[in-house]
Amino acid sequence: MTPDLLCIGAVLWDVIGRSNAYMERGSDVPGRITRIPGGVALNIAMAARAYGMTPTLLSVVGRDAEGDALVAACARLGLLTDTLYRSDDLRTDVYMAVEGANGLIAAIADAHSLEAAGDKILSPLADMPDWSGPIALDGNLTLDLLARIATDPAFARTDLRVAPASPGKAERLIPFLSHAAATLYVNLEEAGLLLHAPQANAITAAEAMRARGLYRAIVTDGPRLAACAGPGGTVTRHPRRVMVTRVTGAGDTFMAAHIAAEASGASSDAALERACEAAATYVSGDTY
Ligand SMILES: Nc1ncnc2c1ncn2[C@@H]1O[C@H](COP(=O)(O)OP(=O)(O)O)[C@@H](O)[C@H]1O
Ligand SMILES: O=c1[nH]cc([C@@H]2O[C@H](COP(=O)(O)O)[C@@H](O)[C@H]2O)c(=O)[nH]1
Repeated sequence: MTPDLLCIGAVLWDVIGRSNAYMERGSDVPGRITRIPGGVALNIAMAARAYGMTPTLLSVVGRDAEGDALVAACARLGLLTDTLYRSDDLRTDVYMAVEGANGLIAAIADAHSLEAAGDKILSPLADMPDWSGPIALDGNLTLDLLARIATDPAFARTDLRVAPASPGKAERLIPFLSHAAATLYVNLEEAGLLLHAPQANAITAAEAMRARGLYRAIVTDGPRLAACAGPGGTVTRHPRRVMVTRVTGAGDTFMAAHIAAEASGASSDAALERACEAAATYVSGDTY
């Protein structure tokens, strides 16, 4: 199968412990522990697949049992995996989170293999020199590699879409702030971190990023107004009011739906609407 979207970044297992109890530091409570495919690049790929795209994954996965199981899970989900770098000596990355009745208590992302693999994960690009389609890039890569991508003319010829991996890694995307061809997807908190100034709302944040020279900035703000500032001006959308059952992954779902909408020819306005609608469905608990 031929891919229509390249997803570059973290492809790992999410190990999530969930309890219905109120939790605080030191809590030891009964609950459920699950293991599901995760990592921002894989989350975007899974959602994009659900919206009709054929994503291929560029990342590192170990040749350990966890890695074999992860690649098999990705293939079952309809994702292309032959562009993954399978490493003999790097173990498969993992993210671990604990969620109580009072929300996310804490999480640790161990993406050290991705960082150690460096630009080896990009080697499949050598076989696609004419790629000009969408690329979803996540901010789990090292600052050094992200900075190189941001100044690489080959990436500037693609439809590059970039998202931070977490607020803690948002500043790794500073090299993209003045990128003349990239679209950046951030939430309001991440916009503030990138701009080194708290932002009042999605419109001012998106326009401030565009004023730095960025081609297009898309800023979300949970249930509040989302904005897209691009060469044709700024469009905004109020997310539909929904009963929220989960928020983890809302931003990744939003981005995947937005890319899929534009790939099918939607206008800027219509793509923003489709992305908000998809994310609302997702946070209300329905799968994609
Ligand atoms: N409580 C909510 N009600 C409706 N839509 C929501 C809600 N939270 C998130 N969304 C949808 O998901 C999008 C991304 O959410 P946001 O929280 O800004 O991103 P992230 O998950 O990256 O922190 C929002 O623009 C909105 O469309
Ligand atoms: O430093 C990172 N944190 C978190 C993620 C991924 O992001 C998702 C959870 O993030 P959030 O709660 O922001 O949706 C998980 O799938 C996790 O694997 C990641 O790739 N890198």
